[in-house]
Amino acid sequence: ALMLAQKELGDIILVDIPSQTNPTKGKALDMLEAGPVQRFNASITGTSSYEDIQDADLVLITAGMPRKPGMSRDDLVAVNEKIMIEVSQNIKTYAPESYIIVLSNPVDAMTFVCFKTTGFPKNRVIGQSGVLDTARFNTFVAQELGVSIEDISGFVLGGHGDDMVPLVRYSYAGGIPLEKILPPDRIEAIVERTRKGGGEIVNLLGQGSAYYAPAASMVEMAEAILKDKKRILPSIAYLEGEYGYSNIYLGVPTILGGNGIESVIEIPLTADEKKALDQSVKSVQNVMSILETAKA
Ligand SMILES: NC(=O)c1ccc[n+]([C@@H]2O[C@H](COP(=O)([O-])OP(=O)(O)OC[C@H]3O[C@@H](n4cnc5c(N)ncnc54)[C@H](O)[C@@H]3O)[C@@H](O)[C@H]2O)c1
Ligand SMILES: O=C(O)C[C@H](O)C(=O)O
Repeated sequence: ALMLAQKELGDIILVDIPSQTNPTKGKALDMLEAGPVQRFNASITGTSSYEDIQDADLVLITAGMPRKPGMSRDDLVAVNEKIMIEVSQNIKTYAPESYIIVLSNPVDAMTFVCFKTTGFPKNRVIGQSGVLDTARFNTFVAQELGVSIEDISGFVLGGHGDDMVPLVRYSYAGGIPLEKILPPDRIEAIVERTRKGGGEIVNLLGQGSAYYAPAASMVEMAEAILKDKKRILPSIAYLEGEYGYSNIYLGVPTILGGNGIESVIEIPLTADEKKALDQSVKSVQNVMSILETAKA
């Protein structure tokens, strides 16, 4: 929320479940009071009443349990599906024309739950994983090469799990294919670290999960939509035949603009890349098979 306000992307309403004290209102007020110092103009309010989101343009869903060290994101499916259904029903009631970006884990499955529960068109229900996973990949490549992150452009495809598919063949440093400037063993180490990047932070924190980089990733997607930027960004999108998959939400390159996901970009994959993507799809489908929403 603070990052959104700093960029003056709109007026912001934080919604959380009620509690005896008022931490949501407190956080909102604290952020608002940073405005005069940092010179941003944005209204920021906290509430536990969904009526207050009436006719919101964009809703970012971060409600739900984070994992603890030793857990997989998929272990959160049952508890977070219930939360996602409740949140989605309220969005459907109070902000029926909104665009939605889902963050809650396991995010591919939770985006599917939100899509089914709201009944919104697929271009308006979007999940976040690839911007974050790519940011992690880019961080590690820049560190390895000792160069600016500004010149690194990685590419991550697939589900937001440990078998996500960082596509080395489509990754560059200053326009130079990564494979030309890093030895295979260093690239493999970066791919592995990216796949486990969420878990690395969960273990370091001991409680809760990554925070700043996921927020920055949501804000980049929000900005693309609100300003109709037509960015090429990875999103979790509903697939209907693209890449050979259907009835699934999966991380793929998309064009994000004023109409949400305006299109899914299909790129050619080698047999090995497709095999890796198939594996990632299988993992997402395994989680989806547990969903009450998928059974209904
Ligand atoms: N997709 C990603 O890349 C990514 C990145 C980071 C975190 N996450 C996920 O986002 C979720 C939130 O993570 P966090 O670190 O902010 O957790 P957190 O515990 O700090 O915050 C979760 C919030 O959800 C609220 N909540 C619980 N039940 C609710 C309900 N029924 N309605 C509305 N709000 C409710 C809680 O009160 C709490 O404020 C987790 O599932 C986490 O795994 C995903
Ligand atoms: O790893 C997690 O549990 C949180 C999030 O999905 C992340 O990648 O940081």
